[in-house]
Amino acid sequence: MKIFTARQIYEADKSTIQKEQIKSHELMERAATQLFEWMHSRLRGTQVNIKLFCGIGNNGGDGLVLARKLNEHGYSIKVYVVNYSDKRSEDFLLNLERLKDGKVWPDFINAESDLPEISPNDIVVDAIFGIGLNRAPDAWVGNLIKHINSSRAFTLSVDVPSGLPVDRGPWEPSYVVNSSYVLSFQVPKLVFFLPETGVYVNQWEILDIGLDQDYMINTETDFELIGRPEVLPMYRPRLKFSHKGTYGHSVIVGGSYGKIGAVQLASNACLSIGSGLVTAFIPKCGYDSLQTAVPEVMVLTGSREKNISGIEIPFEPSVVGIGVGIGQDDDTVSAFGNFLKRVDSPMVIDADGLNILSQNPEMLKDVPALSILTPHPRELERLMGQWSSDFEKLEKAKAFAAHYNLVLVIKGAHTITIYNGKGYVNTTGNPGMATAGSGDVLTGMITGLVAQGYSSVEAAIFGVYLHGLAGDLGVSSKGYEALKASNIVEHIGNAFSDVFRQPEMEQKESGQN
Ligand SMILES: NC(=O)C1=CN([C@@H]2O[C@H](COP(=O)(O)OP(=O)(O)OC[C@H]3O[C@@H](n4cnc5c(N)ncnc54)[C@H](OP(=O)(O)O)[C@@H]3O)[C@@H](O)[C@H]2O)[C@@H](O)CC1
Ligand SMILES: Nc1ncnc2c1ncn2[C@@H]1O[C@H](COP(=O)(O)OP(=O)(O)O)[C@@H](O)[C@H]1O
Ligand SMILES: [K+]
Repeated sequence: MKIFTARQIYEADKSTIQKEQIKSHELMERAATQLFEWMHSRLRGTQVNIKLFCGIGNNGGDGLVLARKLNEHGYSIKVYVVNYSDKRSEDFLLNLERLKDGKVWPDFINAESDLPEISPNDIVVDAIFGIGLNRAPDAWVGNLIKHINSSRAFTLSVDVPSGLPVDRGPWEPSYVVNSSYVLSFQVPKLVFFLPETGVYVNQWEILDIGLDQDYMINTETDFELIGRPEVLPMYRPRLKFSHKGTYGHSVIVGGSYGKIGAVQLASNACLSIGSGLVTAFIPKCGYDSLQTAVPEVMVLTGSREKNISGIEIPFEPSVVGIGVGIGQDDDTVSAFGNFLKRVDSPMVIDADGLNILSQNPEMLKDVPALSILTPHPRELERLMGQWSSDFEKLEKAKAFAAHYNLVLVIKGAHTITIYNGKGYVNTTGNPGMATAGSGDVLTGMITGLVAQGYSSVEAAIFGVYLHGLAGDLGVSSKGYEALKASNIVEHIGNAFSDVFRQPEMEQKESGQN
């Protein structure tokens, strides 16, 4: 699913109005009707106090239409107009009149002294600012937002949490509504998925308000949300007359004394995702344990006992995944550098492989084109320097990936794969995966997909999706705390099955942070 910028959403809005020959207030009515139906289908007439905080733009207009409909259906409502500017939108004004026609009289909040009481049992509808926010809210509006946040009432945000700009980080982090639930129109917003701004969104759901499909389909976006519909077409079915040679021979290079488990996890994951053959290249100390732990994996050892000091692979692998547990001894660093010079086909580079690149940036030019780098945030910072916001991080990552012609997998709660100027935002995974070795599993999975003929970018996107899904399935039996990286490997098969389960269920896009 495409992730549009605010400017693109306004264009989609305009294009819909032109094509359908409707008035903008009719589109507002359509959007707010969706909001109402969502609430009504859940509340079914329950007498709870609903306090609607409406700004003076179109986000506020949506709130006013919702208020009118809730009132018509007998709900107990109180409307507050947050009067932060005299530049009221036409559709806001129209709907203010319509609300008054229904004998609903809003209170106007003009300053801090007007803050109303909010009980934890109320429902707050947050329609103060939408995607039109373009500067920091005034202090008194910020304090109203803080007041809403401290009420502990269930807070339903219209389109976006108020105070959260959609194309940058907030000016003042405490002036953003902490939404219990965001009902977002038509498309998800990038800020829902970034570590600095995703924290304001507990759950989100997309409401389809019927914006112009032609515009949506034909407009290129910089970011895409990756769910089941996006990965299904990537799947390459296994063929009846295939054999293990069809699915590639992966080599996982890594490990050092005390860190052989990283290679075990990666090579096991590589096999489990379907690589025809898997060989691990490790120092001697890991030979017995690896052969015992995963008998299906072949093992080559270097000449040293405790670390890798030279990488010799006596055959042409389909793909190499390198770096897990490898360490940064001087000999290992030069073995890694020499190896990069000798390999032309894309590799998967992780962990200390990335740290070696950061310490020796001259090696970056030898990384084969279309290689996949899988840094967690600290490794990314070492590779490309610091950033001042998530948006700057993404821009830097795009430039870095383009400069070296690489695929960059920025790991996190919503892992983002960067390639060719675009970002692919993953939707699977959970905090149970914040555990030792889960990144090693991902390295093995992506390597195994490249071995089977997936392109680098598809292997990264699909691998990240399956990895998160395997983690989600693992958590359903283990719980967050007890989930271990090896449980993620155990669930790779189930993750494949899950991708093919009832694709029609994907109609509604929603998520939980
Ligand atoms: N997309 C769609 O298809 C549909 C969208 N709809 C809805 O429209 C919403 C967008 O509405 P919107 O453009 O009127 O902007 P909104 O967020 O209400 O802000 C209002 C105005 O406030 C101003 N302003 C900005 N920052 C400020 C600040 N810090 N302090 C004070 N003032 C500030 C700024 O005006 P300015 O003062 O800069 O001229 C801005 O224009 C969208 O989120 C959705 O809910 C649906 O109705 C129908 C279909
Ligand atoms: N809170 C989270 N939600 C979803 N996925 C997560 C979360 N925390 C970590 N992960 C995933 O777990 C993996 C951790 O990788 P990494 O930090 O390299 O671990 P390790 O070095 O221990 O193998 C990444 O794929 C990341 O996306
Ligand atoms: K809002």
